[in-house]
Amino acid sequence: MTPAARISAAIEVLADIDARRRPASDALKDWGLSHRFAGSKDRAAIASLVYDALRRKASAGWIMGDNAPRAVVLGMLRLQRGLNVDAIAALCSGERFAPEPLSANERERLDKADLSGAPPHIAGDFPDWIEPFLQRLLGDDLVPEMQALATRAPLDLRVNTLKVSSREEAHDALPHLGAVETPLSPLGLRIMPGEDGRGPAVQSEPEFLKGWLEIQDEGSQLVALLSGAEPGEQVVDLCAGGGGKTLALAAMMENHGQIYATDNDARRLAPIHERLTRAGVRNVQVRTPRNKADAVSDLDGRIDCVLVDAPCTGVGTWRRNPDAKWRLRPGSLETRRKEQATVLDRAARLVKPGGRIVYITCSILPEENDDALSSFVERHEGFRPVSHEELLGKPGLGFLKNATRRTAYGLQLTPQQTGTDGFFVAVLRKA
Ligand SMILES: C[S@@+](CC[C@H](N)C(=O)[O-])C[C@H]1O[C@@H](n2cnc3c(N)ncnc32)[C@H](O)[C@@H]1O
Repeated sequence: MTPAARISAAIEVLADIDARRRPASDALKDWGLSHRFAGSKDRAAIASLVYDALRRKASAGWIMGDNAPRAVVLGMLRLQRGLNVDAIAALCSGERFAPEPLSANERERLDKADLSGAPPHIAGDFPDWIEPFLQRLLGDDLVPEMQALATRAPLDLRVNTLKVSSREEAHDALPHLGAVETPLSPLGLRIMPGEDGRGPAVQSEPEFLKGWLEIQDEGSQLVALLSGAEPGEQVVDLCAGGGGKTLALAAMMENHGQIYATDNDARRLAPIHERLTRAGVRNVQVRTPRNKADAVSDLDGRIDCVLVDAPCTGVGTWRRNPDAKWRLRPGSLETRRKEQATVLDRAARLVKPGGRIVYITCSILPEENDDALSSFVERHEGFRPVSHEELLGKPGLGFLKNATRRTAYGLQLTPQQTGTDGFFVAVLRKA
């Protein structure tokens, strides 16, 4: 397919997403099935155009004075891809499979690409109802932070120290990937996406198949490190899902001690088995829930560290999942808050005296972070937040003190400040 034909296809997919209010991944899959002539490179390029358009949906619509899919794609080519009006006009030739030629109004608007006077939710590309929540955390940084959350995320890898002795060794074994060391996580390697938004097929690399590497955002690596998990501890990963944090903690514990990994959704937990094997993890017991029975009831009062990687709105991952921001509704925030209270209350019973809960979200909304914890400590008097100094006092993590935002209960990572997904972490110790 020509670049112009791919743009026409992206416009078609966005129209389908709008008309049928469906997830972008479903619309892209259907498009691929009904256009079998399109090869894998075409489909990846179209997906990248669609996701870039979703990243900049509000600002692209604003500069074009129109929120229709064509206008959003044209505006995105200008704002996100940096094409000038002549380059966009050359793509919109009106020839076979290419979009219709630009109108005089479109040319003029693309030429100006004027975002001055745009309100924060337009300049920062997020739903307007969420502004007061974001404002509470971000204040004057609201627009730059949200603009950073509207960019493409890099592909981050965590080097698995159970399989490879150092980050350098993994880096040197894969020179063709063009990876660089992540600036904050001592275990991270970073690959920037190509022009078309695609990255290399890391999962096919022999080193990946041997378990040397895991795909994990640098922010996720850092919050795992901030848990302070140590060899010999008894740990419960209460919301283990596919096991991203479980694997990171197992490596920190050097396979010594015990991690019990569970989740209330057995389907989400299923991939963990294969991942544990590949990563050479030997200290994890997977507790799959059966018939709604509590899978860790025998562990109450015995645990040093309960990891609560809580269900959340995922606002912090909008760089990777821009579709989600336009689908988020106030009701889902309320639902997530109730789930957070439920998992925190369950965690409290597991912790032994002197033990701790490590609370993590991939959200930047205080309602899911500090607010969830202040209600929790009201309900559970014996728990107190660990100070920022203690949290950052872990060997090798002191440099984070200038990179992260301090909140009343913990630390907030954000794309502009830490160059990571938005993550929150706090540790609550039981007296
Ligand atoms: C953020 S995801 C976990 C991601 C995972 N820890 C990782 O690093 O790959 C949150 C998980 O919480 C689980 N969850 C939601 N409510 C729960 C509950 N009451 N008890 C246990 N798990 C729950 C969800 O099924 C989901 O897998």
